[in-house]
Amino acid sequence: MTFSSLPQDTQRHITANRRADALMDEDVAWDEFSEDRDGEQFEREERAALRRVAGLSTELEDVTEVEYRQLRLERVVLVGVWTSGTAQDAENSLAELAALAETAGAQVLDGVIQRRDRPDPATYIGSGKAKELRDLVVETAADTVVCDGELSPGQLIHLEDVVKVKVVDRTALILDIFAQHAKSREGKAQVSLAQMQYMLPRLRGWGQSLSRQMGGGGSSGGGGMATRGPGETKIETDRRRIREKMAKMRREIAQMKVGRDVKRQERHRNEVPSVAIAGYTNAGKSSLLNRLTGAGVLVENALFATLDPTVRRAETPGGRAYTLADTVGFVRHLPHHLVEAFRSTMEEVGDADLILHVVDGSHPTPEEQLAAVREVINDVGARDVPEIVVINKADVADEVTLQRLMRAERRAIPVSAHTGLGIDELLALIEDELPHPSVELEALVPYTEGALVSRVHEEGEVLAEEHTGEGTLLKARVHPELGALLEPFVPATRA
Ligand SMILES: Nc1nc2c(ncn2[C@@H]2O[C@H](COP(=O)(O)OP(=O)(O)OP(=O)(O)O)[C@@H](O)[C@H]2O)c(=O)[nH]1
Ligand SMILES: [Mg+2]
Repeated sequence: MTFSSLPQDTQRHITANRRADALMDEDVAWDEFSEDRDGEQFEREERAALRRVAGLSTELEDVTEVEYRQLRLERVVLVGVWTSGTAQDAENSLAELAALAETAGAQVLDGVIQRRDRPDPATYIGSGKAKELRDLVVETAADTVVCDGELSPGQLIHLEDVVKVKVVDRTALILDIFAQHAKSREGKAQVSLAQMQYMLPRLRGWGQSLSRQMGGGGSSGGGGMATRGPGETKIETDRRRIREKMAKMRREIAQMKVGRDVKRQERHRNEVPSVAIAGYTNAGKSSLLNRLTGAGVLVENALFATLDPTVRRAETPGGRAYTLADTVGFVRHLPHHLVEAFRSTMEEVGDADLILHVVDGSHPTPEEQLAAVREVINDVGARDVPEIVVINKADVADEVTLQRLMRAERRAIPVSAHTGLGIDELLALIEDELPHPSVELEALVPYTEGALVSRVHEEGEVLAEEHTGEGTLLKARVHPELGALLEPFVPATRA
């Protein structure tokens, strides 16, 4: 089928998609990496497919969830308010919003930016512009407007009154994506909690707009007085139920956290150093994890493909074991309660011995992404963790940008998770930066204790090794626990 033979709507959709794709470079050599598409890929597809099923699933537990789900986006028009920075900044921000909207499963039909000193307190873009936006909504047959910012409940209501379709903001969009992608029980619970927190003050606005839509054509404005009383009561009931549910959820999350802490402490006790991969969404964190460990983590040209922390074992070229954790991507203006909710992943970063801060070298503004991520890293108290800046996608990045980043960053390395460029150097750099075990010793380990020798290789650093008549002569750095096990084999008269 040729492009021009498509229905006009589809054409427009494709054009809009192309615009949105500009943000995320095309996955040109996808086939080469098709081995990366493991079971998880299908799972994701299945999850995506489920979203398309119309009607309400039986897993919905109460009316508040139903209301939230009815916000599912379909055909959207984007609107941004440009208050500072260059026109290019404003466009980048909207392109990112388009990518977010598509990640949430929406078709982006069009996008507009409004230049203002500050957002209009009543309607976000001002009432005149809101009317123009209404025309655009009618013309494109959009069913949702997505605003590039966090709107007050009042702004949402007022803007909805003018454009007469659902209005959602960036925060709601990100929450929606998180809800679709979270997989672990804890991740799901945290997203639900954040959604409810967001929903609570906005419940009334949403309730109103939904009942207006459900009231059928032409009846807007009618029935308001008559339904207000019972409506208020219902909202009060909903609010109470949401608060109760939130309290229950917080308790559950606290319990799950205990389990996770135990696991982490175990890793600490074994003194396996931990490396956390952090970075802006779509920078290539999961691709890097796959490249470094051969782990089959979902890689996708979509924002927030990863929402649950994945921890993998890895080894330095010298054979030392460490853990490598993939983390959720950061995004500018990450809703604050999501930063809170996602502390589980962030804690992984705060606790790490080393952060691999991945940045997309082919992005128009990698410096901004670095800054945005560092803000969050500081937020979770990981300021003092050593950091290696991994400038990814060097295969498609331009040389000038790479040079600029290399000059600006103290410890940076260009790599390509796709081609493997720079990966060996990165592995060596990781080995250098990992903390060294505290006990240095020499031991003569009898051949009957082969398992102990293996542990030294895996958990410590072997400085020298010699096979003698009596056993393996090792010079190594190990953690105290392993040091104690080796104690009997340390020749007493040495040194
Ligand atoms: N050209 C090029 N593309 C890459 C490279 N690394 C990753 N990509 C692409 O960038 C996109 C995002 O990769 P992911 O590994 O999913 O990124 P992520 O940082 O884990 O993203 P989220 O989990 O969504 O935050 C995918 O389309 C990858 O194929 C690279 O070195 N070169
Ligand atoms: Mg990922």
